[in-house]
Amino acid sequence: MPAAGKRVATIGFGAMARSLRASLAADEAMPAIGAALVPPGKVAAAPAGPDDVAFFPEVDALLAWRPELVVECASHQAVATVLPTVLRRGVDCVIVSIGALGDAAVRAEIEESARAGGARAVIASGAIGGLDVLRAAAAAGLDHVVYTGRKPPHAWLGSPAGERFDLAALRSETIIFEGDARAAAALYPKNANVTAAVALAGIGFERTRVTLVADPAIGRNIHELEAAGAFGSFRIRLENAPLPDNPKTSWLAALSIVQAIRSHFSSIR
Ligand SMILES: NC(=O)C1=CN([C@@H]2O[C@H](COP(=O)(O)OP(=O)(O)OC[C@H]3O[C@@H](n4cnc5c(N)ncnc54)[C@H](OP(=O)(O)O)[C@@H]3O)[C@@H](O)[C@H]2O)C=CC1
Ligand SMILES: O=C([O-])CC(=O)C(=O)O
Repeated sequence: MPAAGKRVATIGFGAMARSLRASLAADEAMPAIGAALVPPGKVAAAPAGPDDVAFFPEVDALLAWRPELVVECASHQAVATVLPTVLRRGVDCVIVSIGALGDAAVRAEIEESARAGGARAVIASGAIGGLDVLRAAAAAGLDHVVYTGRKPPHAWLGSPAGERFDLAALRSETIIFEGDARAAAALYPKNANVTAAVALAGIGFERTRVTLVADPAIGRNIHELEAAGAFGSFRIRLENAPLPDNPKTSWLAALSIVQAIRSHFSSIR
């Protein structure tokens, strides 16, 4: 039981953190989520939350709890403003709001903070797969990497697509974005973190082509990834069940954090 008893905290306690907590609680070899950083106004809501999780409104209070690993499952803003402090204090982190790293200044600050604190920031694979292939294949040169993300219209509510389209009225699949991964990750911070994961593993933010689609005919979040290069070519398609509490987020993204935690505390990776 390598990980049981370890002190793990989250930043954010939304749909993904709650799903993560449930998965960890179901496996006695894994640590529990013992603490969470939540927006200051939400600490008052803590009594309604699970009583085995300590809620803190400030990062210093969270760090005083002495986490061995901090899992960010909150927002791009949390990656930019909270994670540097955690890393500089020498605490390893798992990042799931990966799109924040599309901002070169944020990425540089995360790298510098990790170096300064002697800590490590690990990027979760999140809702996508095939990143191991991209990483290996990139060494021999990739000609193209193309990602297409499809979600039901209601999963795009609150995004720029909601301003351009009457999402509830869509009757056929509709392209809501075409461009590169840097723009996709910045414009769709709650829907397109996977494009950043793909860009970082493959040929970067500018060369990764992205199409995002609202599709009323589907009930799952479908991710398609295609790449070709000197290694050959590959194609992958995931049909992800969404979390019941947040249709934007795939359950697989939460499960990928379980895997990241297991790997973090394992002697063999
Ligand atoms: N890599 C991947 O494949 C994926 C990544 N994601 C990322 O994961 C994030 C979490 O997803 P999910 O749990 O479903 O989203 P939710 O919106 O359900 O939960 C996020 C929670 O984090 C809180 N939060 C935001 N910023 C901070 C902060 N600075 N400090 C403390 N709490 C904060 C939010 O509070 P409030 O509501 O008040 O803002 C909210 O309660 C998403 O925002 C997205 O960026 C999501 C899906 C896939
Ligand atoms: O969970 C998903 O299917 C993808 C997602 O929201 C993201 O990449 O931000």
